[in-house]
Amino acid sequence: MSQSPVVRLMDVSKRIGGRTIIDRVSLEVNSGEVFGFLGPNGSGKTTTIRMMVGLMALSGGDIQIAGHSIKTEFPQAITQVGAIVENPEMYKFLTGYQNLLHYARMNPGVTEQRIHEVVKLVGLSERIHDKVSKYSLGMRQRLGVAQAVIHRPKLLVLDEPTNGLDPAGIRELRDYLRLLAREEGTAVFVSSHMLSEMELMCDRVAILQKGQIIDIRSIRAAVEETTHTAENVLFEVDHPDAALGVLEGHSSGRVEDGALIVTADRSTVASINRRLVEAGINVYGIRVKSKSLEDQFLEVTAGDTIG
Ligand SMILES: Nc1ncnc2c1ncn2[C@@H]1O[C@H](COP(=O)(O)OP(=O)(O)OP(=O)(O)O)[C@@H](O)[C@H]1O
Repeated sequence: MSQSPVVRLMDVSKRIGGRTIIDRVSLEVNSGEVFGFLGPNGSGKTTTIRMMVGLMALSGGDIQIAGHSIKTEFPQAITQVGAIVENPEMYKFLTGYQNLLHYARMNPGVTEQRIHEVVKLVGLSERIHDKVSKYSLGMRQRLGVAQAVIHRPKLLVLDEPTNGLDPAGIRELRDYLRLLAREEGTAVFVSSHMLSEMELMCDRVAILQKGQIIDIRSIRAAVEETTHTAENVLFEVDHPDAALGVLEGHSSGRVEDGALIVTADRSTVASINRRLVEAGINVYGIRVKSKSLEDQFLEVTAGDTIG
């Protein structure tokens, strides 16, 4: 089934003070897709996003949202966008529900039923009547996303949504963004400078470097396929060196950036986990590292700051 993309960037450029910050960026995101925008700090992610959500004018090219040009049909284009670019504004002394109710009143056509729907989607039902001041960062973000999608935009844009979240928070974010994409057909556009997070969250990623797209590729299918063959698997543990010792003679591994990386297939992952736990090592997370994409990202961004 062919469908037209929800958002289409066509040769988008931005020049500031004679300097080209964004250089002919083209990409498309489809309905129901979680799309990652990956690049080191300063590569131009925020600038691109600011143009997508109408906070900054384009120097060249065009952006279409649901078929409407952001340059010539701004109102039609922008009503199809929900976004969290800076920290979402919330009344901390009100409950999550009261915040959404207040926001809904400013959006004609948003019913109380819709509020309940978005609260459920972001998994905030149990805490929605608590004051926002009692919320964790992850919960505030859920509320921000609920607010951003309350008017059923076709496109949701989030700038570095994983910043400040712990691994559990990142997993939850991934789960509800995927749910939103699946249930409502929203096209979700997420920026990050962390490849490992993008791998878990997205269907496709674009890699940005110095204002140019270097590569766009599918990842989710690749990651899911590789869980059945030997892959690099990352174990988040409290004592990686001790964990490596525990596995000696059983599996080959290494310690990288404070995590244990083991080459293992799906069934061995379970037994490695058991072995670590039995040895008194705390395991906080296990995930497949997609080697080729990681290598490629490091290669193309070599010399840049990666976060
Ligand atoms: N208003 C501006 N005037 C001049 N230069 C700017 C302006 N906004 C951004 N830049 C420059 O454009 C480049 C891209 O910045 P941008 O914030 O888009 O990158 P980023 O990928 O989002 O990085 P980060 O993750 O650090 O925010 C940087 O070199 C930045 O210094």
